[in-house]
Amino acid sequence: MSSRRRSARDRARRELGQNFLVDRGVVRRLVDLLEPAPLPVVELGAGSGAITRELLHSGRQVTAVELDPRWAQHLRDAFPDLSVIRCDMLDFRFPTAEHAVIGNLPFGITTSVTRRLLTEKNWSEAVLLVQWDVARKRAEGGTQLNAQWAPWYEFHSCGRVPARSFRPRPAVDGGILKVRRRTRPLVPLGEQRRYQRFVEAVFTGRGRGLTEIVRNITGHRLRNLPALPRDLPPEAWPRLYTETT
Ligand SMILES: C[S@@+](CC[C@H](N)C(=O)[O-])C[C@H]1O[C@@H](n2cnc3c(N)ncnc32)[C@H](O)[C@@H]1O
Repeated sequence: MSSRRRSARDRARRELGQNFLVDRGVVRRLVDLLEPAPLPVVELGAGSGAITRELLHSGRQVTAVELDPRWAQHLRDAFPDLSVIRCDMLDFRFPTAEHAVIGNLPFGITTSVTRRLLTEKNWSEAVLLVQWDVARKRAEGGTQLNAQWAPWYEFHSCGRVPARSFRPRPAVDGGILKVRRRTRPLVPLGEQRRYQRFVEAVFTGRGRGLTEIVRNITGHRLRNLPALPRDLPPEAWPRLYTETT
């Protein structure tokens, strides 16, 4: 390969977070985390097709989303029956029928992709390979984002993926994050905006600790609240909202 082509490829690798999975055990773990129900699957950032191949072997109907034209063409050539959409996953129009989502995400855009996914209505579960710190933080709760989405989603960390499982090797380990849509929302969908504004107001509100913030915002004096907003478990936020609004 000429040095010019090599440097274009290196630049794409960096800019598009192209850290490909080379550990088949991790690939199988990701696919096994999807429910066995044969829902169609959208794979975000299919790249060289390591996960795609396993998904197709398991008999699933797959739509592969890939921005890099070279890898999109590679996917079309390698899997003639695969539906390949070459576009930015942040602009992808998700199917209107129920589906699952999977992806070894480019680490640089995991937060934007997660935020985008959470606003989509038709997927029931998402298995995402992200930075280990992100997977851990999402699963532990304690952030405004977790609290704002807790009525509709559950977040689970499904283990760490060592940096040696990727080529090229990223600077940090990966982690598997599974997000499941709740079948019974803890707050009606019609109140989503109001609920999320309430959570934001509490996280950014004035006061010495959660009890005082809640009193300042709602007028309610609640006992037994933890010290700070970040200490309130995700599932307790809908209760706090219901009790005070
Ligand atoms: C971490 S790699 C994963 C590749 C493959 N799925 C695997 O596990 O080996 C991320 C993939 O997402 C693609 N990608 C990066 N940014 C993207 C974007 N905004 N939209 C769609 N695909 C993107 C990259 O080209 C790359 O193929």
